[in-house]
Amino acid sequence: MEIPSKVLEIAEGIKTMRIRGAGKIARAAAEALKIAAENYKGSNDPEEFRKYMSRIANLVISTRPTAVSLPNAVIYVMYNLSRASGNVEELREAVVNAAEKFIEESLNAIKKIGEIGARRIKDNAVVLTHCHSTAAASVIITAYKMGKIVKVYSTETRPFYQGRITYKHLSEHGVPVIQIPDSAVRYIMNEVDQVVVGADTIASNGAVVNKIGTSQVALAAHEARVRVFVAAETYKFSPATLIGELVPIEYRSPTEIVPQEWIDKHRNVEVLNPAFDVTPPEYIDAIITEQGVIPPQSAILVLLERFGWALEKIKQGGLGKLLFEETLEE
Ligand SMILES: O=P(O)(O)OC[C@H]1O[C@H](OP(=O)(O)O)[C@H](O)[C@@H]1O
Repeated sequence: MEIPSKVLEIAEGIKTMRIRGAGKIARAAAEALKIAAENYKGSNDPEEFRKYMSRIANLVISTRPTAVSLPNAVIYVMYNLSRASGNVEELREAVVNAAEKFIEESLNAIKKIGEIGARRIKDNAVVLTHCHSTAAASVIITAYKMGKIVKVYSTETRPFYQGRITYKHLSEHGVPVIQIPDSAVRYIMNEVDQVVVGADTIASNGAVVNKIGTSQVALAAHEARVRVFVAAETYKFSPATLIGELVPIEYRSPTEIVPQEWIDKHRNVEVLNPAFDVTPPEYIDAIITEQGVIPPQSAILVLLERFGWALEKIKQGGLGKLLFEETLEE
């Protein structure tokens, strides 16, 4: 059955990073499932509808590998579908309701993280952030509105320059932002009071996977005894890491670093573009979630609370695989 063009557009948007940011891609994924359900034009056979939705789920999940928020959003919606019974209309409604609930809760979580995180920002703080994270920005903007923040250093975040989005986002809220190259982080750290970054995925041991360069920021902060806060919704915790699975690190096109002509001219030079890195829990002071502030070592508790229901399935070989196996043969 044909996949609605709007769904393909969203999938393409995530792949090409027109839609980016772990939270945003999760909401876009939920939206894609909702649109797919609304535009289902198959028969009245509920099984056909379930298969169709599984196909869409697999397509959406395959767009980017690292941010667990993406499969977590899809699993949330598909789990609700798997528990629903009835005719196609009822199943469609289950998908639409679950997708809408995920999106709403996700947006509320960002707001809540802002309120909780802002309490941890010192008075007259100079804050440094890396990449563009809506969760981290929520903390910074809320703290700024409380009169706590003096200025924010925002890294460029090469090669994709998400720092420019941060610059725009924070400036629009009146926050004084200073853009620095990634390589200036250690030099500037002497002036910084607190680091606030986002997360794409948090593992069960509390390690944080975030935009490439985050671990260097954390290392420089650690050396300068500057506290590092990670702002992350609980759907950024990875249930698969509970059974020892590693978080796949996305490698993007070298052309994000150098132009194709340069590559053609320097055939003997390899250009690597890893998009994420892993910051060990020892370099993180606290993770700010919508449920509260936790030490990274307590990531396991968040996982058990949020995904406890899925533990048995995860142990059997991965939740995603079990939910979407209908389409694995395709
Ligand atoms: O969900 P929010 O907090 O907005 O962003 C979380 C993280 O997602 C982004 O990944 P990318 O730019 O999509 O590769 C960045 O690594 C950012 O820190």
